[in-house]
Amino acid sequence: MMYCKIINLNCDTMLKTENLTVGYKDYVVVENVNLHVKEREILCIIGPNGAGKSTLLKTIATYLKPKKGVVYLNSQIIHDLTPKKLAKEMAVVLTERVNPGNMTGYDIVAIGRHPYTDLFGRLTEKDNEIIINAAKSVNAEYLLNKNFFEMSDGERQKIMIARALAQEPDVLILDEPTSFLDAKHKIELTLLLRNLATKNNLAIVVTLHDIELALRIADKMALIKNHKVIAYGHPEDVMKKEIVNNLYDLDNANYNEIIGYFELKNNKSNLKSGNRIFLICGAGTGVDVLRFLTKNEYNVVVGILHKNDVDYIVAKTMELDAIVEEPFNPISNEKFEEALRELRLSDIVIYTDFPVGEINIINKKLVEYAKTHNKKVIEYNGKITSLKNMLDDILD
Ligand SMILES: Nc1ncnc2c1ncn2[C@@H]1O[C@H](COP(=O)(O)OP(=O)(O)OP(=O)(O)O)[C@@H](O)[C@H]1O
Repeated sequence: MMYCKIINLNCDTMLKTENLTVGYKDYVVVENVNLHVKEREILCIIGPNGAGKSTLLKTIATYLKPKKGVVYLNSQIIHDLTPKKLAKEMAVVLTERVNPGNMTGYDIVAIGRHPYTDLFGRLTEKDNEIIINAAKSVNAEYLLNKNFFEMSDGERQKIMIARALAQEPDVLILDEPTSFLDAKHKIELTLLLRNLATKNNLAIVVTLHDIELALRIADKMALIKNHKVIAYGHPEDVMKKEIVNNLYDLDNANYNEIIGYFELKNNKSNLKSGNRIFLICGAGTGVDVLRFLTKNEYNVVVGILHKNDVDYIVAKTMELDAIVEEPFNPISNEKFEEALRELRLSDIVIYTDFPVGEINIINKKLVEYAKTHNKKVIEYNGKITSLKNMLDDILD
């Protein structure tokens, strides 16, 4: 406690960087980094390839010396700690594929006990218990007797994390732990990290490329670009459209903070055909169609949607033309007239099986108008394959 006061740290803070500059020889990769992580918190570091995420993690993990600044671990200057003391407080899982030879899952997890064993590396009954518990906590007990080289990438990753947990650290550092994993195992592993932070009181620093998953588990995000942390804080505060678009220099897509992911932009300069398609939808029934039409560069206008409708949120992110009404307001005559004008200019009308209520019933009139005014009308039946076939028939 006294020590915390002397160096002016919040004692909850397990890991802190202060004006940290990282890099190689004369090359500054990221400068002036000020981050802090408390117990039960996950800090996700994201950024484009080559931004310096791994360099930053490797410096925090003491594999590299800082060019400037300090990293504190439990209030101690991390680069001054002995390897043994460091290994008891912080564990690191890097991306590199490891080749440990003829070792079982148990042998690998047992390496995590080295900072605690005697000169001969003998494992006690307590060490054995900790090894098994570490494997259990990542659902990898079944891998303890299996050879490491016979495991899948996901299983190896679990064993490497179990090895880190066997160190009984306060802080866990992981560099791209999901990089070799399929969708299911990515989700499983990120949820596991969330559980480890919450239930094992760990402070976790992790780099992830998958921002959708990062958003779901992070307490804090640090966004790195152009040698700097360009945004840092609660994910909900920092993951805004302009910031994320800028982070990845997006040209053909937009980030949407409500969806927590990207949508392709409707590329008007590269249309598949000049035929204009009017899409009538609502309550999320149009999302698949919007994605299909945008991906295939059709000329689309959508309506009449309420501003709080997920169909509108997606259409807006795609920068599509849309006829829009205020949330919960019945669609006005003015908007109906606007939609009719657009509909007259369209060659094809697609409508989905959207739910109808007082505020959007007028959209049914649009469908009727299209049917009785010589438009090619497609009722979307929930199958993109049939929609595609019908469009191909019309446009051929
Ligand atoms: N050992 C090294 N010596 C010199 N420069 C390096 C070294 N390792 C990485 N770099 C450079 O440092 C910069 C940051 O690399 P780093 O691997 O930290 O980025 P990253 O954000 O983790 O990238 P990625 O998302 O592609 O893994 C890059 O320009 C890279 O070429």
